Amino acid sequence: HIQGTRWNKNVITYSIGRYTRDLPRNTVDSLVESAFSVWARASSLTFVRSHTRNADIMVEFVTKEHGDFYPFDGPRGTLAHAFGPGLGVGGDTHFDDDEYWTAGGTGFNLFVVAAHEFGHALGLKHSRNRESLMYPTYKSSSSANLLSIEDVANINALY
Ligand SMILES: COc1ccc(S(=O)(=O)[C@H](CC(=O)O)C(F)F)cc1
Ligand SMILES: [Zn+2]
Ligand SMILES: [Zn+2]
Repeated sequence: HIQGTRWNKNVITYSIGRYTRDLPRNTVDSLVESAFSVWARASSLTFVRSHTRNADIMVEFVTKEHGDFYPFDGPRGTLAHAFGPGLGVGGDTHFDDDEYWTAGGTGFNLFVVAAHEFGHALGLKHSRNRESLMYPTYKSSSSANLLSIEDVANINALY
């Protein structure tokens, strides 16, 4: 993905476009807000929701071919992807709506996946530490210990 290094501001806007039918909209709204607040609490960043399409980070649920060069692959496999910081598509975060998204229980935990993807949208790469949120593979880690010390160090090294 186009990897910018970092946003050149501390107040970053996001907007939610197409939703999933797996969860009520206000549940998606609050899980997305919580996933951003994970990074806000660990850094000097602030996230503000906008309702226009010219927000920094566009958050959408899409399937298969969806207008960028990274079509999704149906159930399982790739769960989501995010572009690194930058104008236009920069920061945009897409969730594969061929997955089953949950707030807990069976399916993929939207809060955990979103927190990981927003790490990429802020400019973070993967970590080799399996305790890290930015470890490359999904596990429905409890929200309590979501960010590792390494994640906090990395976001503060960048902003
Ligand atoms: C813990 O959060 C995630 C782990 C793994 C993924 S992923 O399996 O979709 C991954 C995409 C990514 O690392 O963002 C894969 F390369 F497609 C997404 C979120
Ligand atoms: Zn995409
Ligand atoms: Zn990742």
